[in-house]
Amino acid sequence: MSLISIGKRMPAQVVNKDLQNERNKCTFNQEEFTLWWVGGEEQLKEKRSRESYFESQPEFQDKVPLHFASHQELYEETVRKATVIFTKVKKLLTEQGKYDEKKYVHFMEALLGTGFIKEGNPLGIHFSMFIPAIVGHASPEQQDQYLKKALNCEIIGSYAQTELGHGTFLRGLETTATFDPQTDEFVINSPTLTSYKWWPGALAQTVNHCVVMAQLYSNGKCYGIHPFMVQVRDSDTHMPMPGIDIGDIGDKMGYKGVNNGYLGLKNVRIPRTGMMMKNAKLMRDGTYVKPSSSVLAYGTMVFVRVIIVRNMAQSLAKAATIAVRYSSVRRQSHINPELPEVQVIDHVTQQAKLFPLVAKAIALKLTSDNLWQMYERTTSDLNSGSLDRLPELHAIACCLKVVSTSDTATGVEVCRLACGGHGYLTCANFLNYYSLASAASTYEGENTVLLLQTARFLVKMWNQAVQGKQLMPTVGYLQNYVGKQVQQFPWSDSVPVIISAFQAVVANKLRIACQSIEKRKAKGATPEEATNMTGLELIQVAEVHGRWFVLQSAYEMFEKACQKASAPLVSVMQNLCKLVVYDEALRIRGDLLRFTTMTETDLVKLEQNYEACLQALRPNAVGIVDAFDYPDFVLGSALGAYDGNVYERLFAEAMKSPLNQEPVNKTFELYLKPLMKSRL
Ligand SMILES: CCC/C=C/C(=O)SCCNC(=O)CCNC(=O)[C@H](O)C(C)(C)COP(=O)([O-])OP(=O)([O-])OC[C@H]1O[C@@H](n2cnc3c(N)ncnc32)[C@H](O)[C@@H]1OP(=O)([O-])[O-]
Ligand SMILES: Cc1cc2nc3c(=O)[nH]c(=O)nc-3n(C[C@H](O)[C@H](O)[C@H](O)COP(=O)(O)OP(=O)(O)OC[C@H]3O[C@@H](n4cnc5c(N)ncnc54)[C@H](O)[C@@H]3O)c2cc1C
Repeated sequence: MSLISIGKRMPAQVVNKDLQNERNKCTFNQEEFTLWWVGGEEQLKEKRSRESYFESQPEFQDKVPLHFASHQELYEETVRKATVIFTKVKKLLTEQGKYDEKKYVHFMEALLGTGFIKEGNPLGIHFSMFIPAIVGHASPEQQDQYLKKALNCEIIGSYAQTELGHGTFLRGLETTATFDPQTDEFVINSPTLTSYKWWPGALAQTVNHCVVMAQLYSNGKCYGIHPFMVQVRDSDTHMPMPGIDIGDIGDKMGYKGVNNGYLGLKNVRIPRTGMMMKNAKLMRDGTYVKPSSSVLAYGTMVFVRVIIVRNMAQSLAKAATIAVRYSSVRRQSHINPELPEVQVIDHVTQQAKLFPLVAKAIALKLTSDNLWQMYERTTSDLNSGSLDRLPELHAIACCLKVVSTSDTATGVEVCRLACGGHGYLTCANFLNYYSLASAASTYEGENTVLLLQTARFLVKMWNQAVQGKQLMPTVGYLQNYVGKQVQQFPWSDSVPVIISAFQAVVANKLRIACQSIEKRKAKGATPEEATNMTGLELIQVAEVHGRWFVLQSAYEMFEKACQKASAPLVSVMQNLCKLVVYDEALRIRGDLLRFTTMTETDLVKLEQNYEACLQALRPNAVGIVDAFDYPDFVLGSALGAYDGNVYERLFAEAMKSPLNQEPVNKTFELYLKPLMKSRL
């Protein structure tokens, strides 16, 4: 099959000359890159036909951009769009007969992640958490009862865990589910204001069911938090069910379409079988049957953290696409006064802002593929009763969620700045990408808290390494560093050696952190106090471990891809890999100088190598972001469109402002004129 025949979109309008020149410079076959990026011919064909289909549907065209709508109008419009999407595609899910996680995730990413609804999808949580919670927590009989209905959207649900008073410390949740043996029911209550559920997506007005996390009480004993299926609204009238107090938590920085809500429960009765019983169980007489591990109740969060890493890579790639295209069209200032003003992408400082982000987006995508494979292996082990690798998956998913969300939020902001004043306009669409990444830094486990979870695992692994025990693969490298003294790692500027130097940094910092904990304990601190006092060291260790994993994954995946790629693409891939590694290394140069044999001369060489990568990437910058293959309606940006007609698009967007629909606004008569006429 010819590489350029897979439904490639062609721009309808004349392309900006500078952008066209950039495309003419591209040294590699973009379609070959795209096939690799999306995972193959089938995936690309399916993606393009899905996008063309949705792009052509009149139901998706906004007459007025939603950022001009009120809170209520925006909600109503996003629900309309969300239901159009899912009415058209729910057949796909139910026709497959049985739940297949791989296909499901693909579907979810395709429809939720591609930006069909820029402001956030009010049915997103139904697919990203409610259905995964049923799969992860419901017994086979309960899955028969709920899963098909949920896939078919006959019931629409949310995941209600966070409360007004607690989001992080789950053992502190206050909602209670008390077993009543007389009636074989649970009675669910929110005993205090702080126990009100607060934040769950789509909870306010959209859903009629919820997986509610509550403290399970039976025979006077508390067994900790467990998931319960609760119907919160009537299926026909959508009125709140008896005992349910439910509503909207108000406007937010972003995610405005997501309809986050609150929920109070007063003596709400559900059958005993409404407790999700795949893991823990409650018998008819109130006897509690423990799960094989108490952390299985946290399973849905691991799944979503893995998915977040995938979504962040895409968001960063989209933001970088917008900024790289705009930077090729925008001309500002002279480098040579004899020549015309340059494209801003020719300023080396602009290249240093954007090109590492392009490389980082790709590295995160490759990391997410690697993480997904780990997730699949661990889930398959769990299904056959082995929990051995769950702590490792939890630890790596936590720090990768942190690195991907924080780098994406920071990266989108860098892209916005790189677009100067116009980047600040809502129609540039950085606001949506930023607020999605920024929200993801908080939800699904606040980032600092998650780094501490990774650090907790690393400390445990270090202590095991000291005892000579076998370690799990992602931390196996610690074994090489066990010993009392800081070990200087032999530096060289080859990519694999630099990646190993990250291991040396983690191991040595971890050794020091563990020593700090021990010293603090020796001075009388409890283990928890000593850990809290060592918090700053611990989060640094966890973050570098996450960054090492990103680099290692990217390196291995690039190497694999290079074995099959054409020579021009190999050269592009090798440069991208070097760029992301050098960029990350320069960010931790202080640690490298401290824990490796790197000298001042080596550092200068690293900086020169980094600059050489920027220069090498320059002719292919537009080619690479084009090869990400995001159609204009998915990017949703006046600055990043394929044709590069930036100024025409900015003008057209301004014309949509409601304030431009009449020559004089009423505030003139009401306020301005009286002000001008008033005499003191
Ligand atoms: C579109 C998106 C919408 C958003 C939705 C949401 O936000 S929904 C709301 C999202 N909300 C959040 O994400 C809330 C964030 N908060 C949390 O996830 C937890 O409460 C916590 C992990 C912070 C602490 O919990 P704790 O005080 O119970 O824990 P502890 O520190 O005492 O550790 C006990 C043991 O458990 C282990 N372990 C812990 N988690 C997992 C796991 N998932 N898997 C496996 N293992 C796990 C841990 O390693 C430790 O093992 P060790 O060392 O003993 O062998
Ligand atoms: C857009 C959005 C969507 C959401 N969707 C949902 C949803 O669908 N369902 C749901 O149940 N929830 C949802 N949430 C809630 C979200 O999961 C929580 O807000 C999140 O887990 C953080 O908890 P918190 O708000 O209690 O923060 P807090 O824990 O109060 O954090 C406040 C500060 O305290 C620090 N801190 C807290 N504990 C520790 C500690 N142990 N060590 C060190 N520092 C600590 C944190 O680092 C942070 O700096 C959503 C939130 C947002 C913003």
